[in-house]
Amino acid sequence: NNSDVEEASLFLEEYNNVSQTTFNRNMEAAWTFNTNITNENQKKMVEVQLETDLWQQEMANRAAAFNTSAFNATMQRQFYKIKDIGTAAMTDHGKLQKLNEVLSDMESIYSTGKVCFAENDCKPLDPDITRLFETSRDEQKLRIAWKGWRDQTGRKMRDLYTTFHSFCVYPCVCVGYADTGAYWRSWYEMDTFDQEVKRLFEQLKPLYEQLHAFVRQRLKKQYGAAIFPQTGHIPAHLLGNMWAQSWNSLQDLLMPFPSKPILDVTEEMVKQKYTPRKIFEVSDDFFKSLGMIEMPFEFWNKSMLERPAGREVVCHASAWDFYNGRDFRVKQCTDITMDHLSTAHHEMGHIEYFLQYRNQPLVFRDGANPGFHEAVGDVISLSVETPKHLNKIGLLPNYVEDNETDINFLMAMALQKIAFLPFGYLIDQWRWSVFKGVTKASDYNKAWWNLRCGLQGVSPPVPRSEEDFDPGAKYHIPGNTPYIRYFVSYVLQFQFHKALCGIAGHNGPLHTCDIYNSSAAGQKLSAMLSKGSSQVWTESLKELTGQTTMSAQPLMDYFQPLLDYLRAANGDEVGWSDDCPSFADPL
Ligand SMILES: O=C(CCC(O)(O)[C@H](Cc1ccccc1)NC(=O)c1ccccc1)N[C@@H](Cc1c[nH]c2ccccc12)C(=O)O
Ligand SMILES: [Zn+2]
Repeated sequence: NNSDVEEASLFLEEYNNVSQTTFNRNMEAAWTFNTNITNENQKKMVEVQLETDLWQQEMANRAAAFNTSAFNATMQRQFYKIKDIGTAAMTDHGKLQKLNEVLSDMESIYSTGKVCFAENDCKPLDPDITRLFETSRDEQKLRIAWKGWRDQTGRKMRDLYTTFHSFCVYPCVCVGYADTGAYWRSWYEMDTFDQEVKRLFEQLKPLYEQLHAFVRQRLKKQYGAAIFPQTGHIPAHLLGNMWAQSWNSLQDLLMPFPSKPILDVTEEMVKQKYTPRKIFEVSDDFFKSLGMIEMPFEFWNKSMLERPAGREVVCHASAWDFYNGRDFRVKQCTDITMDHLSTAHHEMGHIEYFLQYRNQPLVFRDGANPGFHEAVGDVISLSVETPKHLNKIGLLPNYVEDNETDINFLMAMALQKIAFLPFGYLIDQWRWSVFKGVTKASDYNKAWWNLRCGLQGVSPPVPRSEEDFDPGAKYHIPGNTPYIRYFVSYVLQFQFHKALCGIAGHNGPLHTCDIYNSSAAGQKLSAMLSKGSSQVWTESLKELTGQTTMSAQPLMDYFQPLLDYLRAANGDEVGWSDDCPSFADPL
């Protein structure tokens, strides 16, 4: 086979040119479906996806003809990535078409799902049901919505997921990997990755248990102990979020010092007549203050920043690279809430990464690892959400810095970040076991609730059975989007924040740091982001933080003052038993 460097360079040049138009076309077809769900747009997207997969197969085969052993590291890495195409490697085109159809069917069911409270009173997740979970304290209404959403989504896609599942187990269609989970974990380029995340989760569990105990005790006061199981679990519909994944909308119930100003600025945003566009301009302004790249004209022109009237769309937020170096978009059904301000920063972080690595060869236009891509926007939010910064941008007018507000702030951040950790960890524990063939279709829901009860300490508010498919009620399962990346991001973002705060010259506790206007921090972050996936992520981490491994220490240091407060407040009422209450065994 061919070891000619000259010819290899020509091949890479051709790949780089043709892939930009091929991937651009694929993204346009996906965008058309995502922003207007119709059968015609779905069919067109599946068709273009198949053509793209087959083109990738052809390029992978041509790349395989080269003997890269004498090539330099960068060329070797490019050839590796051109050949590593996952499910696109399926040679059975009929099966490949079927796979893409099943995935788009599940995405449609999820995105058009509505909860019906009465015959002609059906509401979509965004914004109606999301607002209900954020604002209602009526546990009956929450229970109906919790069950209704799962009846309208997960329950309806169980057979589709079973079909999808058949493509993911051994012999995996992702050439070279035991199963789809093994392929997904390979993106972290370390064969101890699953032990690494398990170690980090165990290290962080005590923080979560303390927060869980504090919240449980407060919710018992709010709703009465009678609806809480003896096992110590918290009924999942009471935590202010459809999936109990972040609890920050419960702030008003949970502030240690309620006399101080509330740190959820949703009300102030509404009062100041914030618009979706204004929300994204706040985020763009922060990146500009760091001397980073501002949103190009096309971003403002082509993004979908709010839910359009009169058609079905995929409302779950996402950021889009159209692979031509200038067309980058966000799709978000933006509501005027603090949570959406945070989500907008998250999506903008993806766009900033696209902008920083847009001159890389196409195969390197990716995060150093998937967790890096999820962390960029959240790092900015760690500065934006400080009371000091919210006061600076006029969203927290009557703010006075004192240590009661400090603890209130740390509680608000813990309800967003600490609460998330078991959820961010457990989704792919479930999925990896499904892809390995350990969890069979007949046990999907039992395995899901074992993890939800065991790791997250939450229980279903109504009995569950194998007629249900509760994993399908969370976007990333029908969307087939890996999830461990968010757990990795929640650890990395505090490592990044600590490093950037040091570069910005911050003194004092980490949780009061705001890197706004620090061009030094912006330069350091830009330099790392511009590398894309051209080098192994440990190198990128080292360039930014000096460390070469993920470490939970910065996160734990950040929350240390709150942990002391929680330990004092909780006493020994901490934890829950492993058995799942009210799980109805198959009838
Ligand atoms: O799912 C998301 C945001 C969606 C996304 O930006 O991560 C999106 C997911 C997605 C991936 C693939 C296809 C469709 C949607 N990811 C991207 O848009 C994306 C784009 C390029 C590279 C990597 C990711 N957030 C998570 C949790 C979360 C993490 N950080 C947050 C900050 C604020 C609010 C929520 C979160 C969730 O809602 O459960
Ligand atoms: Zn993301």
